[in-house]
Amino acid sequence: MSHLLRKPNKKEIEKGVIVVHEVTSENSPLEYVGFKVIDLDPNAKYSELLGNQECCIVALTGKINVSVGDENFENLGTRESVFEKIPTDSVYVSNQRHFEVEGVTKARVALCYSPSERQLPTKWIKAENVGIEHRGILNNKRFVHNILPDSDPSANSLLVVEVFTESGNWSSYPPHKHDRDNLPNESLLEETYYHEMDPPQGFVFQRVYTDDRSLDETMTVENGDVVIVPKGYHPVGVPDGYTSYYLNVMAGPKRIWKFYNDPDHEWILKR
Ligand SMILES: O=C[C@H](O)[C@@H](O)[C@H](O)CC(=O)O
Repeated sequence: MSHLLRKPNKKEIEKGVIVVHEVTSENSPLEYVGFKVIDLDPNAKYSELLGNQECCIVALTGKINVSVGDENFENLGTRESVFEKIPTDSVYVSNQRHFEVEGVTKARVALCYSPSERQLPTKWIKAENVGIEHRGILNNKRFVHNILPDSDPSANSLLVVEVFTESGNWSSYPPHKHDRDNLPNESLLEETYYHEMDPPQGFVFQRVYTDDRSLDETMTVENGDVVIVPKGYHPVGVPDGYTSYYLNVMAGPKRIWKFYNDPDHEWILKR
């Protein structure tokens, strides 16, 4: 199995709190991006004191209460399944802050981390304020919920989006990369993908590769898997009959999303 592919690895860290994924700089090639998925039973609580990291708490499914210091945000979350295809609530938490997430219902929560030195205000990113963006034509159509895009100045380095790709379409396509700190042409952003499939027995193909093919991994990605993208192009293909969801976390030295298309495939955009 590719070293970039992570299958769910459930660990109950206390009653009703299950860590499904944990990607850190210690257990991955990533230096900027960290990522966790946790499942919470009703009334179960997960808490954390952030060091020099910021975190975007995404209510993937179910409802949660979030408290950050003396600020409380209750009944966050808008959907029982990501495939309701509606935006959800998130909370931005800055460095050196303590947060707690409590399950109101059974809930799945994504914790998206990146470096943060300048403490910023805690922010409830309300579902109704999440921008929706339709991209692509022909079999390259997908739509995006911009949870924490680079146009939102609320974070120091963190970028968070979720992407829906329908049956028989491709996304993160034509293949693009953002692995060089070379603005204005390209920015350096590491990335993680948290994937879900509908129906759940489905899979997608994701390739992660570099120009010199020193990295060239093609993965069969299943429901609940995480793919780590330290560098390189990273297209996703969705088989007929299935719908793909993925949550992207990106971060690097500059909080700008400027990607570079693979020249061999850029013609796709000119059809
Ligand atoms: O770099 C960002 C990720 O590849 C996805 O968020 C991608 O941009 C989604 C898409 O537009 O296909």
